Amino acid sequence: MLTRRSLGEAKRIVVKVGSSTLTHSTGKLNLQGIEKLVRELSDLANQGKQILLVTSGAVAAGMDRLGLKEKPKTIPEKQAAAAVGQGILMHTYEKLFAEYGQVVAQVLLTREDSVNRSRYANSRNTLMTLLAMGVVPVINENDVVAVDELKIGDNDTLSAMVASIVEADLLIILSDIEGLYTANPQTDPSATLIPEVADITPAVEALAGGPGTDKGTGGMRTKLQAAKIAVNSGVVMLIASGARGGVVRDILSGAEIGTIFLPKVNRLQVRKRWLAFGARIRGAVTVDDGCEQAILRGASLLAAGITAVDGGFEHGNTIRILTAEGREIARGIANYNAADTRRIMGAHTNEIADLLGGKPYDEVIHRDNMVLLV
Ligand SMILES: Nc1ncnc2c1ncn2[C@@H]1O[C@H](COP(=O)(O)OP(=O)(O)O)[C@@H](O)[C@H]1O
Ligand SMILES: N[C@@H](CCC(=O)OP(=O)(O)O)C(=O)O
Repeated sequence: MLTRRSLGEAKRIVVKVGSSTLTHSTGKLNLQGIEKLVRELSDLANQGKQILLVTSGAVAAGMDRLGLKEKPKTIPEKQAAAAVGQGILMHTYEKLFAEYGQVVAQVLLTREDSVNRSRYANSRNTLMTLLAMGVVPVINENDVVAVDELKIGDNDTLSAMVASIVEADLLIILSDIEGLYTANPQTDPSATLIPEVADITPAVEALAGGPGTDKGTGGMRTKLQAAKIAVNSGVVMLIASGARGGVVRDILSGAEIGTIFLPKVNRLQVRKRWLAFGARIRGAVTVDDGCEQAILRGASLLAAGITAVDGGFEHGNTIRILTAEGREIARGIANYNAADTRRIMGAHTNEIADLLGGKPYDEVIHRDNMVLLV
């Protein structure tokens, strides 16, 4: 697992930049700041890193273009501002990234894209394909269509969801502040920076206040929500100041800046989550009652308990495990293809070699590659 000193090894990095960093106090875009960030990210992409940028600022840019002095109060006004501003944002990024030889793609997401299984898989596939093509996805919430119940609501959370969807190594949240402080420094000048958070306890959460300006959306509260998603997805998260030149490069060189949140789970657990919600299902096996009980207790799936095989899956595909009544209790990665599973179903493990002329695996699905759905 990555530590502060080994952050340079991070290959897939999500960088989130907030409205407060992207705009001046006048409400206009901070073009120099944006250009510096784009240059830095482009350089990382040139080094072979996969970069995803989650950017706020649509509402702020739209407000400026529409001459609105105050943040819109109604949802349709906010959406109208975002619709105007998103185009401005994208135009700016597209132009700047192109100058540094990078191709960008606009990706607008809503809550549905992370909770609905097929949309989740779809967003993942699109993002992964873009990354494989060397494209920098420039991501924002789809503010224009997202009504309240479909809304993620803040880009801190969105960035953590994206980091989780693409299984990023690192999420960097750039804000107008150096990191998490012992209290909101805007109101408490004695507050000090917390360099590392190993556990997001209620006491840590109590330190976080709301946004410092009316431009920001969630302040530190949503950043801690994001940190929870990240650390539970095996992603290291760092909050740092976007105003600091070369901040991403410095973070990757292990410099002691910002607040780092260390992940709690390893890749294996993350993969299990993936199995549950991300993977494409290629087939199913039905198991007998004894096998069902064993699986529910956390055992691997053995050939002996299988009573039927459905589909034409290959070794390495994700398949469902069904009870005799057809209820799905788990899914996992098959060690044998469908034809071989049919040959060995009902057989004891020590009979597999005779039936197949070899026994590469004891289990049809190892418990490490299985996730229970009940
Ligand atoms: N404990 C805390 N430590 C640091 N900042 C805090 C804390 N509590 C509240 N804040 C506020 O959170 C702000 C950053 O969040 P926000 O305004 O939403 O910016 P962004 O646009 O980057 O998301 C800081 O400027 C600060 O005023
Ligand atoms: N999606 C919105 C930003 C939402 C948001 O979380 O803003 P911020 O707190 O500045 O990161 C926009 O583009 O205006």
